[in-house]
Amino acid sequence: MIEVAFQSYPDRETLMRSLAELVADQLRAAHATKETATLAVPGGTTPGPFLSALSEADLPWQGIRVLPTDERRVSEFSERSNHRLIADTLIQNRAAKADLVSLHEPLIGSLEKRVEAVLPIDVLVLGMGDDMHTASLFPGAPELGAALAPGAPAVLEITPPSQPEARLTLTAPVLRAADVIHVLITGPDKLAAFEKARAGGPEAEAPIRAVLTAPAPVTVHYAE
Ligand SMILES: O=C1O[C@H](COP(=O)(O)O)[C@@H](O)[C@H](O)[C@H]1O
Repeated sequence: MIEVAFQSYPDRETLMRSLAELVADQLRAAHATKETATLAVPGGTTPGPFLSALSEADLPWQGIRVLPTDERRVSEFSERSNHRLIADTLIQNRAAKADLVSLHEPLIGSLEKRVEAVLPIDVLVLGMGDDMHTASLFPGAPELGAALAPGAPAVLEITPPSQPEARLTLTAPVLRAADVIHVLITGPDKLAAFEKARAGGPEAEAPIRAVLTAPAPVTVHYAE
């Protein structure tokens, strides 16, 4: 059984607001020592209210780089683009001055350089699917083994058979090297998936395990 901190909230609104306050405090501390900070955030259907709440935080946003944990190979204007979600929710209000790093880049070599330039991640927020994928580390993807390997490049293209389009994902070594890690989940299906992942089994079937076993402090934040 993997031991990680688990924080349960009475409702989703409290979860999103509390996590935004916590992440803002951690970014402030990281920026105070380095005059810059990198925040990585997920896309998908869950984090919108968290990202919107964080956009109001009083932070030196002009020194903060925001990196999507993963992206779909779609136009950055597509409703399926994580970049678009992050731009429409987080890169607003006070956070409009932050630098949003785009993963929309056809050439993987150029993308790798772009991502490496903002590493390591100071504060990492991840989502998780009911299938125990995190970022775009999907069970069943032919490239999963390469993305979980200790020597993986920072970012990889991945083609999960379960998904309609190819993905770009930060790889396990980059995620595991973050200074602090939060996993944001809502609803009983994701809670059951988290319990299954922490109970055991190979990372190939439960890629989130690669993050739950990271050396950094990991907290799972949950509301029904
Ligand atoms: O495909 C993705 O899935 C996960 C979880 O998304 P959700 O819609 O179940 O909240 C997300 O963390 C990831 O960034 C996204 O690309």
